[in-house]
Amino acid sequence: MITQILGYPRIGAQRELKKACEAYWAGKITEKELFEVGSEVKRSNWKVQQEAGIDWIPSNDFSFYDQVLDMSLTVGAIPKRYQPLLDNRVSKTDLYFAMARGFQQNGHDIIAMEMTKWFDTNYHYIVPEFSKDQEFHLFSSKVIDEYTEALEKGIQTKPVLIGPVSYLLLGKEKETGFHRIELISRLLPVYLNILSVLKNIGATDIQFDEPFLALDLTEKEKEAFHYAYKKIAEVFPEANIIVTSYFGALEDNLETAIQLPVKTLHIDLVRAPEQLDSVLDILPSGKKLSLGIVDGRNIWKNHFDASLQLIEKAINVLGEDRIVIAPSCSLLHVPFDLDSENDEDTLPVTIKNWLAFARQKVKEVKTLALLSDSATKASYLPELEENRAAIAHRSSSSLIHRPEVKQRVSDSTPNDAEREHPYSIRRLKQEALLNLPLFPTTTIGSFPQTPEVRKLRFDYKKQRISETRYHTALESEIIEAIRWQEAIGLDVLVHGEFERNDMVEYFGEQLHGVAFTRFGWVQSYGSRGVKPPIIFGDVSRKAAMTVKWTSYAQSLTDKIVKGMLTGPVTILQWSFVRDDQPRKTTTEQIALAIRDEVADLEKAGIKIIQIDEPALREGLPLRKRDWKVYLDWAVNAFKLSAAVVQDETQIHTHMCYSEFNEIIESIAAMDADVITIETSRSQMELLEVFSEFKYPNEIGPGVYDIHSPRVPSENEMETLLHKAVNLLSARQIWVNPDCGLKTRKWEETKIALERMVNAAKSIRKKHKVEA
Ligand SMILES: Nc1nc2c(c(=O)[nH]1)N[C@@H](CNc1ccc(C(=O)N[C@@H](CCC(=O)N[C@@H](CCC(=O)N[C@@H](CCC(=O)O)C(=O)O)C(=O)O)C(=O)O)cc1)CN2
Ligand code: MET
Ligand SMILES: [Zn+2]
Repeated sequence: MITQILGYPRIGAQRELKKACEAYWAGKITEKELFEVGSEVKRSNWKVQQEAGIDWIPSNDFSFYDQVLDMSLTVGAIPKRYQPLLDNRVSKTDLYFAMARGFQQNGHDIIAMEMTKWFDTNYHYIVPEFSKDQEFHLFSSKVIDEYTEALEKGIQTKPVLIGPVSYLLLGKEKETGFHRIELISRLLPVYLNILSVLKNIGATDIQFDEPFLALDLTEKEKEAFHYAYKKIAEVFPEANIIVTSYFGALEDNLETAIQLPVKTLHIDLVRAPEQLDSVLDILPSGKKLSLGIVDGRNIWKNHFDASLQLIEKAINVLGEDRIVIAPSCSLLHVPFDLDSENDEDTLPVTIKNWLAFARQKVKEVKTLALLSDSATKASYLPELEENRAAIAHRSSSSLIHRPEVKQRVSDSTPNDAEREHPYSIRRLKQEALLNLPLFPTTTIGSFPQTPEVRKLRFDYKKQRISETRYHTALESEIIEAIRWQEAIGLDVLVHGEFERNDMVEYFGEQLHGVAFTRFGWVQSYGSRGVKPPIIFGDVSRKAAMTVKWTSYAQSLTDKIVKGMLTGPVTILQWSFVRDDQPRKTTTEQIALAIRDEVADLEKAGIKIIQIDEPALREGLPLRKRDWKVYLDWAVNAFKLSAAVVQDETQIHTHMCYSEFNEIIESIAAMDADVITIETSRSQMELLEVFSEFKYPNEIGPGVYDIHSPRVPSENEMETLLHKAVNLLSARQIWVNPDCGLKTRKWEETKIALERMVNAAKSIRKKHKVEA
């Protein structure tokens, strides 16, 4: 039985790639040294897969920043604003990083390409930009080089490319008058060119990722699929072209997918096991089917018996030769290696025994293949027994269940999710209590995470400094932050989140039913990573999580300090979630834990509480018809976490990285008194929908983009505020950045926020009359 891996994590077991990239950007290492680190990561990944006995091992799944950006360079889709860099002959590497991160050097000021979420994951890709007269040509030979690199190490690999249709659909039109899918006939020659080179140098298996096959497609897009793969088959008819779909079912695209003239089709049987029957019914003879059966999006051990049943069903119809065993998608979304976790205090052995990371998943794929093969099955029965024991142990473990939590969820009533009075009444009470000016200024929560602050946390975790010393040091950070916010005249202050490693992990560490890791890093974007908590059981709060720091900050000032929490949907979405109960139930449990924290903050005298939900939009199901069900429970979970407060307490929420147009009704239904949102990159375009919808509550449209070190002028921010005033009423508007400032430096932050406060002051003057 054949086995394959669709993609392997590339950050390195000890995040070597992050360290190397950041050192290269800081000018501390050369390009050659950077490439050496890359080569070592690739070599070690290939070796893991080769040693496990995987047949189709991927190449070109490695990337220094992002695989979609790699494709843009491959096909020469380089936006015109980078032309000066080409003219100045900067290296391809520097051009590549400039496209990802912007380029402010040697008199250039070129902004980065946009970044957005990769489907419903917490991975962000660089959005390709297309113009109407877009031309493509083979610009970077990375895919060819990586294939050769592996071959030189004695490993025959399967080059991976983002398929031509998905590549276009991932991008964005930068002018009107065309749809990007119309570019297919111009794009395709580059793909064909690559194929003929790969053919000449001996590649036989080539993977094209087409995740859009699991999304709603128009007729035109379906036609593009037929057109592209017909041409591809013509150029290289002998090749084993593998088209992959993942993150959902093919459904109405099933016909399109199975008719493509390619040798192998990959389907996701983790998200959509029910599609196996319909695929088996109509798969044309001679085609192989790759069964995505090991979860590439979660970290639970595979349930071998359940998988073997599906595999057997497929064998009965197709025979062993036409079946490929695989993970559901690339392993990019799971951490490297569970074997690195050997600290009982972080991840207890009991729970570790329920898990599989990338390296373990590779082995699972191979073991499943061996167990489904009549020739080898008998020798692998001990592995099957071991798996059965682990699965049984998890499902019967007392660690998972907390009856009082289940009881509380089932006892909660719709009324618990409603504030005492509607916004129109709350608003008056809040105005009287808070006494804020028109256009109040605030920030989104975090202040720069300096190397010193990170080291402080690190030293404390390693028990190199005492708790007292750690707390005193954090207190002095808070004092400084409060004094500085007062000095520049911000209206609503924050404590700065210095105690938090991450907005989700920090809460995960303090909840029952959640485990965490030491090295479980997953790439979020570029060199940035997260260590998603592992929600394994019923969730509840152990003790107050944020009250100490928030109250301390409040005790230092007469201004209002805003409490800062992460919302239930975001905690769910950015964690590895248990698969033994509906996500809705898990979210309700988290919501009740956050509700307790909200209640405690209010009790401690905190008058404004922000509950961040940046992942609400990302949690949307990929198919539109499933949206409503999700939005109903997601919005309800947020409300359940918030609605415990009295009318006078102002609830804020914050969202970023999202298009809100299609979910404006749900945003309104969250009924937060104030929402702060990312808008500056779209020049307030986003507010139009709030305006059309006549959104009644208050809004803080971000007036500057925190993702770039660039500091906007006071004028720019004031102009954006004028746009906002034209769309909304002045009394609704707050003034704030797009998102938290943790990735910025203090020097940028200070100037930017001073200018922001000044912009608010000048717009206040102009609106005095109206007020
Ligand atoms: N979970 C999550 N998802 C999110 C976001 C987010 O904030 N959180 N924001 C959006 C964008 N995504 C982002 C993801 C990560 C980071 C980020 O800054 N990540 C940091 C790590 C943050 C962290 O957990 N830091 C820890 C651990 C730091 C660390 O590396 N420690 C070293 C030692 C450091 C030392 O010696 O000083 C080690 O453990 O080896 C801490 O500060 O405490 C990074 O990759 O550099 C930013 C945005 C969307 N998704
Ligand atoms: N309160 C958080 C912060 O300021 C919100 C971030 S949203 C990704 O960092
Ligand atoms: Zn944000």
